[in-house]
Amino acid sequence: MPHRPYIVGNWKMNGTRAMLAEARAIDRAAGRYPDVQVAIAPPFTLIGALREAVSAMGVGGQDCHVNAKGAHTGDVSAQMLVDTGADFVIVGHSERRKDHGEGDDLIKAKAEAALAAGLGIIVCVGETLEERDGGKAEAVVSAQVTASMPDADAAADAVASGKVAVAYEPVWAIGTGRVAEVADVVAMHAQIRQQLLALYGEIGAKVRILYGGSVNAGNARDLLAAEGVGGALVGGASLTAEAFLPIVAAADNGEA
Ligand SMILES: O=C(CO)COP(=O)(O)O
Repeated sequence: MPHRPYIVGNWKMNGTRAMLAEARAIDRAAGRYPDVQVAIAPPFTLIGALREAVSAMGVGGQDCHVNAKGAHTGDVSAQMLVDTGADFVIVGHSERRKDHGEGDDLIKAKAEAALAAGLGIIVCVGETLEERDGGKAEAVVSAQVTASMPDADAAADAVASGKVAVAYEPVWAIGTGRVAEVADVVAMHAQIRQQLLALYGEIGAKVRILYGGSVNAGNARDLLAAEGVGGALVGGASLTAEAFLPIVAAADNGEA
């Protein structure tokens, strides 16, 4: 793959200032892997502090509102993420789709709002176990990509400059220790790539497609070396430098 591999830690609702030491350790090591793009998406409360603490890696949000400001108690806008030092935002994570009832239309609006604010985006898609067992995984993910990726008009510049990523995260592989078969990941990434090319034209080749779901030091090498896998979105194994850095190292060797 021609892309620089992208390894992103999603800290979810984990982390207090005590975890800044882990972030610093990850950042120091990230500086030793210039061929790998490393980033962490901490909770909102830590974005500013992380930005101050690190230099080699990216810092992102885990969600944003579609509006720039206004009467939306508890929400955070893309402009606010930029203001506090974020470079990118994750939208459409399955935990937000489930816990907050977020649908594709809303996720697409968030993705477009984030791009308009100048952020990079990682748009998450993935099927449930029931959908996979029912033979519907490809159709479900295809529908999610079609409906939740930003329109070509809104996204062309960001796509061309490599600021748009998709994360394929099978819901049943998240936090379960159960990893998708490499062959299934390869097939789904190929399908997503075709859709991105149809949506954005040839610059669709610049969108990195990450795999997420129980990625760890033991399985990262195989996953990242797989055809079409442009990186990983890592949950549990991104919370310590000890667990996360072997994944970064695997990307360095994995030609992701
Ligand atoms: O949801 C994920 C990343 O966004 C994956 O989480 P785990 O790596 O903990 O399975």
